[in-house]
Order: sequence, then C-alpha cells, then structure tokens
Amino acid sequence: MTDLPDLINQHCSDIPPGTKGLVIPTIESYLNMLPGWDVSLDFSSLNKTFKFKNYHQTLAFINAVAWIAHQEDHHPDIQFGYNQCVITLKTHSIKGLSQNDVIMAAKINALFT
Ligand SMILES: C[C@H](O)[C@H](O)[C@H]1CNC2=NC(N)=NC(=O)C2=N1
Repeated sequence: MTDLPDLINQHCSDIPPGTKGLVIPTIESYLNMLPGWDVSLDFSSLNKTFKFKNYHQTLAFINAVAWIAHQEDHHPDIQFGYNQCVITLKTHSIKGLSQNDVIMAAKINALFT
C-alpha cells in the first residue's frame, strides 16, 4: 500500500504470468483513494465512466489516456461515444488486478487536478 501522491508518481512494471494479483482488502483500500473507480464483481478489473460536453473533449481525454498508456506500457480498454468514455483497467498477463492498474487509475484521475 502507498498513499495517493506516491501512487501517481509510481511507474508500471512488467508483471510476469504467475505473479500474485492484488488481494481484495488492498484493492478496496486503493479504491478509497480513487474517486469514481469501481471494481468488477469478480475483482478482475477497475472501471470508471467519464462524461464530457462533446466529442472533441471526449477524444482529447482518450488521447491523454493513450499517451499515459504508451509511456507506462500498460493499456486500458477504452469504450467511448459522443460525450462519454468507459475506461477498463486489467493486467492481461495475470487476468486480474496488479499495482499497474491502480497506478494507471491514479494517473488518469490526476488529469483532472
Ligand atoms: C510486453 C508488454 O510490456 C506487455 O504485453 C504489456 C503491455 N500492455 C499491457 N496492458 C495491460 N492492460 N495488461 C498487460 O498485461 C500489458 N502488458
């Protein structure tokens, strides 16, 4: 566990298959620091819906997320429409949640501060 400023400054790292994912109490503690993010019922992904005024703002946000994903080499699923976007974070190599997912959620939330 770490606090929010530390989380924002951490970087994603390689998570080899077989690595233990985050345990449920750790996920829940992190969610308290990450407004708007929910965990899926099977605790395998983090999800947040973002609302915007128009398509331009939605795409600007998606580009910012894509930039972070490229820098961190950790890539969320992104679904979007005219004025909203759903981000889904999961670590493919372990089919579940790792520290990388909470780091990404913190960095994405920090786009709005
Ligand atoms: C080789 C490369 O670092 C890996 O394939 C990365 C790329 N981006 C990734 N993104 C996500 N969401 N999960 C991963 O396990 C993952 N692995």
